[in-house]
Amino acid sequence: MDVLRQLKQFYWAERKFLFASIAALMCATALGIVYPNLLRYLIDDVITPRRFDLVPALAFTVVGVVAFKGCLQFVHGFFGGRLGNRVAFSLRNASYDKLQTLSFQYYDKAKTGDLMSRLTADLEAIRNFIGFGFAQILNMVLMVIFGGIMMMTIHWQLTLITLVTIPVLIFTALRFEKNIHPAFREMRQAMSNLTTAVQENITGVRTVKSFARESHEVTKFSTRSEAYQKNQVGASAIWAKFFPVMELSANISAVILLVAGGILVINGELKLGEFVAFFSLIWYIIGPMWGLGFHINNYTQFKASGERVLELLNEHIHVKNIENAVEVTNETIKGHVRFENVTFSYPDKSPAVTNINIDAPAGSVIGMLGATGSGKSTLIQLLMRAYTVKQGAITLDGIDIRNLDVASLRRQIAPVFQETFLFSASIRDNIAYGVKEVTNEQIEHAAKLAKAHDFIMELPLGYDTIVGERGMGLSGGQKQRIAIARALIKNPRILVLDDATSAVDMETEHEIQAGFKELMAGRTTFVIAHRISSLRHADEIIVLDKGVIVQRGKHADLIAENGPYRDTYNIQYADFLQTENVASALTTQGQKRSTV
Ligand SMILES: Nc1ncnc2c1ncn2[C@@H]1O[C@H](COP(=O)(O)OP(=O)(O)OP(=O)(O)O)[C@@H](O)[C@H]1O
Repeated sequence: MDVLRQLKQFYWAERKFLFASIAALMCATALGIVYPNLLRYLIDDVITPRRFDLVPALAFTVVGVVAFKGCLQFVHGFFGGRLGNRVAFSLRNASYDKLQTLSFQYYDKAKTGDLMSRLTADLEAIRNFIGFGFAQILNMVLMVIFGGIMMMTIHWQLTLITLVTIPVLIFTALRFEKNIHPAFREMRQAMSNLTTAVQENITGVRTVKSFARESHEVTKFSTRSEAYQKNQVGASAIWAKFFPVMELSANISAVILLVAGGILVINGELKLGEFVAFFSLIWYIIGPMWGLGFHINNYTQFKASGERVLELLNEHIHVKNIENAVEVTNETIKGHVRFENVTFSYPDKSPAVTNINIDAPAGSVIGMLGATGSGKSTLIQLLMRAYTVKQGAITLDGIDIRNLDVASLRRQIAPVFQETFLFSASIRDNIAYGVKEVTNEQIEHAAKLAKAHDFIMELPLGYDTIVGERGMGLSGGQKQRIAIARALIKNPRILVLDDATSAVDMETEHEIQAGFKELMAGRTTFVIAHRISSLRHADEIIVLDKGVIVQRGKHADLIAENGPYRDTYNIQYADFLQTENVASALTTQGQKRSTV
């Protein structure tokens, strides 16, 4: 019931369909009760007194009732279908909206396959129940009430005797629901584990094949598949026990009726027509009871699925706008970024960065160097409000970014990450992703700056070439250049290059950096790189080690002092330095010789 209550906002908006569908079903059910009465009339008032002149009128009445009932059933199906689909539609959209607002912290743990199954199979179960299951349960209750009243009017003592097995039926049905609900919950979870395995396998197919781990993957899949199968078998076993008990109880009712009713007819206390009508009416009660299992099944599936969808909808959003959040735009912001005593830990971990102070005036270039895991990307994530800083503060033009509208802040930052994600769309659309209105000239200009134009033009359809999921068919460097073009076109105040040129060769890196110079002009830029060549022109280089700033300054100052920066420089330029030393030694020797 709690699930129904929590989902109310979705189906209540469609209540006109709900009521129309229920009203039509109620009328159809009420009309159904007319059949046994017509049967009684046929036997007691037409056949027994041999008044066959009444048969045509009776036949027309039957046809009319059947036709009208058919129309009502159509109305029920029509509106029920609309209701279910509309509710599923708005739930699907609400879930998708929620997925967009959930913060990175949620996605750190979320499983794609599990989310997919919530948005598909679970929503389908909800659609089924809201559209039809709910009305069917109501119908069942109505049938029992209408049928019971009708039977009581015919012979109340016979009614009570006949319905003696009803408590057994109800008890069995309730026990069934108690057992089948956990089974369904497990089944949904097992299904989601299965989809997660398939999704991860397809996404990571290159890794799987490169490590020749196909058989391991097959085993992993079959373990999960077996778990799903076990759940299904378990549920079938519960069903298998339930049906015979229900059938037995239902048929005992019929037997009691045949015996008791038969005796009453023989004794002349019940007319034959009444007895026949009674026998039809009893199925009005037993039939729905029989279906109780099916309806409970439907309901429990709905409940299990509803819980999973609601869990997603109620998920806490870690990063959200405060009240009266300040909206920033390209025009209102200059791009002065400051990190003030920032310390941050990921959930349940020791601090990833500690006491960070960085002052990046508008238009400056800040370089970041450090071993993997030293906290460089974390600083950028914090700046983009992927996570909220709890200790210390980050300010943009003097405003704490926690007071800014998150989307407007992110619009001012264009990131190029080490890993490039391309959508399965044309290259043009991929480059234009971050902006709403953009011309072809702007797209090409950005591509030229990112040194992507030439290779794009070599592709069969140029800018209209569709790049598949994860940008299949393009090399790592090409993908990265498209990502750079995508960042450039955003015309951001702040540019983040997180190992942005790691996938291109030195020569292309040099060319792209020439493009960056134009791009960086007037923008605050954070460059994370492992190559000194990418950092040497920065206004300030920050060297991080285990989340702490261990060195800072300009390139010339940093290579002049002992420390990790000079060590990295020496390693990267070892060959160059060696050649330079040999060359200068040779020159000195030559000079010496000539003086001699
Ligand atoms: N989403 C996350 N959840 C939990 N811990 C994380 C997460 N991202 C990073 N960390 C941890 O935070 C620390 C800093 O990681 P970060 O990614 O900032 O390092 P980095 O310097 O950018 O490394 P790299 O050069 O390899 O990209 C590491 O110990 C890492 O394990």
